[in-house]
Amino acid sequence: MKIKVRAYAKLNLFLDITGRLPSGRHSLNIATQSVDIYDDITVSVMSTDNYDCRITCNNPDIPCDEKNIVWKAAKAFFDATGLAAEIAVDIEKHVPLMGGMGGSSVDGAGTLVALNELFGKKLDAEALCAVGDKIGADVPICIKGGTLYSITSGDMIAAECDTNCVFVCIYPDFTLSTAEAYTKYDENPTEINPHYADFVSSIVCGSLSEGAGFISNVFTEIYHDSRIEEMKTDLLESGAVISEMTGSGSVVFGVFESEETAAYSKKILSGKYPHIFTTRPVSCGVYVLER
Ligand SMILES: C[C@@](CO)(OP(=O)(O)O)[C@H](O)COP(=O)(O)OP(=O)(O)OC[C@H]1O[C@@H](n2ccc(N)nc2=O)[C@H](O)[C@@H]1O
Ligand SMILES: Nc1ncnc2c1ncn2[C@@H]1O[C@H](COP(=O)(O)OP(=O)(O)O)[C@@H](O)[C@H]1O
Repeated sequence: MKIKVRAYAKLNLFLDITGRLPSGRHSLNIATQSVDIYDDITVSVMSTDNYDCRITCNNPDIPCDEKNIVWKAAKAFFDATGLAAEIAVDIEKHVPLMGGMGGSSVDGAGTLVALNELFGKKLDAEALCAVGDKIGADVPICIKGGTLYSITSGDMIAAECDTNCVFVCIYPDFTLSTAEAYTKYDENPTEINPHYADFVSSIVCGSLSEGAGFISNVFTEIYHDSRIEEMKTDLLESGAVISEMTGSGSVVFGVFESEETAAYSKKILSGKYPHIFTTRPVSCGVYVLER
């Protein structure tokens, strides 16, 4: 048995911390958009005796042992279903690492969807997301995909909005840690951003471009990092409607109204930023390419 899935990266369009949950995680006002940067994940079942997971990846910087989120996702899937199998997983990686685009979460999401397909959809969508949540907060977001916003913490709702924009992303030559970002917030908490409801009502009744004016990220405020501010300014000066960092960084994106304005921005900024790319919204998180 073998399956190949494509798992899409995400951008955070709105990110604010509202408190602390009993689990220790922070409660968030969060909205995300899947975009057409992806990893392709091929899962092969070698036997159905004992659990084992062999991982290969085209990026040598990624650990291929128990530290890989694929290993954790597969273990969590088999624990939840009571099944066991020896599997081989190949990751064809394109999503930037430690960029705030779900660089590892996409592979966790892809592995869970792939295994669930291979084993006859043992888990329904909600149960699969619950397994994903155990291995990482962003995994359910990457499973569901599309345009999502939270109503209560951890509960993501799909917004059926018009995704009428193009993003230009700058992946700088430094990365930022998610755990450190939340620790920095704890050391210096910020006020709750009052515009989350405005953002959500703009996208739910309309389009991404209508919500663009409210796009924001609490970590930008927390970091006060001149390198982030410079990228945001460069994107604005090259024609972005708005610019912001995604997640805990370090990727910064600009929202553009057309392919032409995005291409122009990418062209004029590519001398300064070698890792710059355009990306577009997509309406799903993971889909089956081959089986
Ligand atoms: C900040 C966000 C925004 O989408 O994304 P990234 O920048 O990582 O992409 C997420 O909240 C990150 O999600 P994810 O990267 O899956 O987090 P996890 O692996 O579960 O946890 C990484 C670290 O962040 C902390 N964490 C995570 C989520 C949350 N709501 N509160 C937290 O305090 C965890 O306690 C852990 O120390
Ligand atoms: N399958 C995987 N792909 C990428 N990174 C992985 C994977 N499994 C574990 N990691 C580890 O996760 C970290 C990258 O996290 P990532 O999700 O890209 O960051 P962010 O949350 O900022 O998007 C790295 O330390 C990397 O070693």
